[in-house]
Amino acid sequence: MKLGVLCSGGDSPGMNAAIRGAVLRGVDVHGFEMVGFMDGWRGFHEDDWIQLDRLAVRGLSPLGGVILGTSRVAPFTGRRGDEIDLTEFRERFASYGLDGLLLIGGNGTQNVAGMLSEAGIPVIGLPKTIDNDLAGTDYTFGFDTAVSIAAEAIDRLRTTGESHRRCMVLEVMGRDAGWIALHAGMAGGAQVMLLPEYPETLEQVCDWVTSVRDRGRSSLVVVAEGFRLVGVDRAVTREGLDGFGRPRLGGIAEVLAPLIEEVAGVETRATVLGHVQRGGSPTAFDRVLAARTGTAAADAALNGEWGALAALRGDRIEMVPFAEITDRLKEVPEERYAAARLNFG
Ligand SMILES: Nc1ncnc2c1ncn2[C@@H]1O[C@H](COP(=O)(O)OP(=O)(O)OP(=O)(O)O)[C@@H](O)[C@H]1O
Ligand SMILES: O=P(O)(O)OC[C@H]1O[C@](O)(CO)[C@@H](O)[C@@H]1O
Ligand SMILES: [Mg+2]
Repeated sequence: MKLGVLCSGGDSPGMNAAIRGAVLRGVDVHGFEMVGFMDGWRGFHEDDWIQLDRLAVRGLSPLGGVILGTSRVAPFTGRRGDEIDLTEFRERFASYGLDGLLLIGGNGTQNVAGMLSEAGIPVIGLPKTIDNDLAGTDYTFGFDTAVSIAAEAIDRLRTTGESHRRCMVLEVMGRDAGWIALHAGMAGGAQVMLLPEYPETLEQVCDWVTSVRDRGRSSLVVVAEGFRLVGVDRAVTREGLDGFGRPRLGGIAEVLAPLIEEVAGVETRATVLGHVQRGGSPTAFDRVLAARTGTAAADAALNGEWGALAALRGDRIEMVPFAEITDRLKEVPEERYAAARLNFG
């Protein structure tokens, strides 16, 4: 069996460990041939790939980023719902002599995996993303690392914030889901966590900040990049588009900070954590999750279990059909937000 591996979307700590897991099981145990396409679909389109064997994955487990590179280059022209012409795609797939593809990616990538699978191309998905917004799996690898980095940022902002009696606003990533903000906020004891799924009014946010000030403390507000105040219909974006042509999210902390300062009367500073939360070595949890995912994906290929995501369900990696996850975003459930909100302020 010959398998192609590629990564798509933003990078996520643990991608190297996943590739290593898949190769150690696929090549060393099952005797597959495996190749890795460079920079996602770019390498697939341009015949740019490397052989994946034991030597190629040596020492990869603790390494951040991903040796193959990743990108938001499209696999074919058109989006889900359009009439897609896969002639060129099929020709390429055949020219490499592939029996199947392992696609390492988030919700966008797994939507593509579902489309390919519906068209009869053998695909297995490996769920990565710091956003943790992929339906069908309990956690995606990279999320735990991002949360740890954001929680450390909160700890550090808190000491300088307390020294100056300031309100500190930390913006974290997550796109349209508030998982990083919620978990980092809980870990760091933030007084306010603002999530894309649950808009709040400026008055409410300022009430929380003043109640913290009134009991002699300084507020730590963690805000997800996709958060909107009540009545605002679009998240704050930066200039330029991402590789898929979408507006780049970011900047809400810089919008909120002066508003909080003005309305609550508390000196406020904004910090945007940015790509730091995607960089560096994965946590042990992410390394183990990624390695187990890679191993399960190689086993699934051996067993012909195509068209499915190697998902974490409880403590097991299970194959979940793409049809169950396509076009579904895993948002923070209302009860999780409501439980945290009870202690805001
Ligand atoms: N609905 C879609 N139709 C066709 N192609 C898509 C679709 N969604 C995503 N893609 C392709 O898959 C790529 C990866 O998707 P996306 O950029 O959303 O990242 P992701 O896999 O969700 O990972 P992450 O969110 O961690 O960055 C896109 O850049 C685009 O080329
Ligand atoms: O790498 P880029 O294009 O700046 O993308 C940033 C986006 O990617 C993610 O890190 C992962 O989807 C989001 O949290 C963020 O909005
Ligand atoms: Mg995504």
